[in-house]
Amino acid sequence: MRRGVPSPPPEVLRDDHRFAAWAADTAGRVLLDLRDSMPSGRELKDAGDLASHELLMELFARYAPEDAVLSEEEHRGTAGRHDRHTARRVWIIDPVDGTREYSEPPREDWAVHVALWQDGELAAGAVCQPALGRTFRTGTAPVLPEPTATRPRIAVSRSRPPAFVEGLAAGLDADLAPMGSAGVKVISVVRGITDAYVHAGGQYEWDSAAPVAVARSAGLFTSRIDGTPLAYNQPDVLLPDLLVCRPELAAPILDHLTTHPIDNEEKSS
Ligand SMILES: Nc1ncnc2c1ncn2[C@@H]1O[C@H](COP(=O)(O)O)[C@@H](OP(=O)(O)O)[C@H]1O
Ligand SMILES: [Mg+2]
Repeated sequence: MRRGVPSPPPEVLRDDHRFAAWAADTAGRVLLDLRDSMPSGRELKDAGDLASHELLMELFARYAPEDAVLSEEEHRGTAGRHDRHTARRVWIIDPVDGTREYSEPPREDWAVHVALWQDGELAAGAVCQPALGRTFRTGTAPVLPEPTATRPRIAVSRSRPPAFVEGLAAGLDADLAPMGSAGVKVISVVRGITDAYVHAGGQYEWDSAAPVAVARSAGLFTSRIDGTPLAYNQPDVLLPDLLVCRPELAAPILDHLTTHPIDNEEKSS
């Protein structure tokens, strides 16, 4: 264990929700320190991904040694200690979500995701937004604010919004709110900054697992864009589209998406 990595208090170790938040916070602090110590750009992006991944892997090896881990970074190379296909408990982590925005200080729209999948379902999750100094987690569910905007606001990717969202916004008389990071977009719905997040065209389980766990605990609607359930720890970790929205918007959004079929070229612009 590297020097300076704190140990969690015993009560955190006994609570998956709190442990998810503690791990995400701990990685978030390392990412903030690194961002203060390096010039922005590609090197920072790579250094951040690696530092956060390695720290999280150390934390899980030490404090959750019986569990498997599925990480964006792990997935690319080295083998995990446990086989996630047979494990009862799998931590699904994204060490930096919104890596592009992380490497562009002082942007705040990047996050650390830590989710726990257990016996077929998301059981806990935390999304830390280090630059905002806030962590959203299951266990003490965030309270969804009352809607304030007269027109619905739909969070979309800042760098690669799916082409069909323009038509969706027109159909719903909604505004688009571009920002980085899948986690930040889901949490923008949780915080009442937006009312929905719609994505298609490509993404992986780690991009949405923790945010979806938090969104569900706050009472938001979550599904694929055809209305089918989101499933995690699947053999193929590609999970290319999702919808997270206030419950009252689920029917109008899904109606629009099913009556305006999206072809593959339209999914990403
Ligand atoms: N078409 C696509 N294919 C694969 N991953 C995608 C994608 N569009 C978005 N993502 C991933 O989803 C996350 C949020 O993207 P965005 O900020 O554009 O909304 C990013 O995760 P990472 O930053 O962890 O790589 C990004 O890589
Ligand atoms: Mg990601």
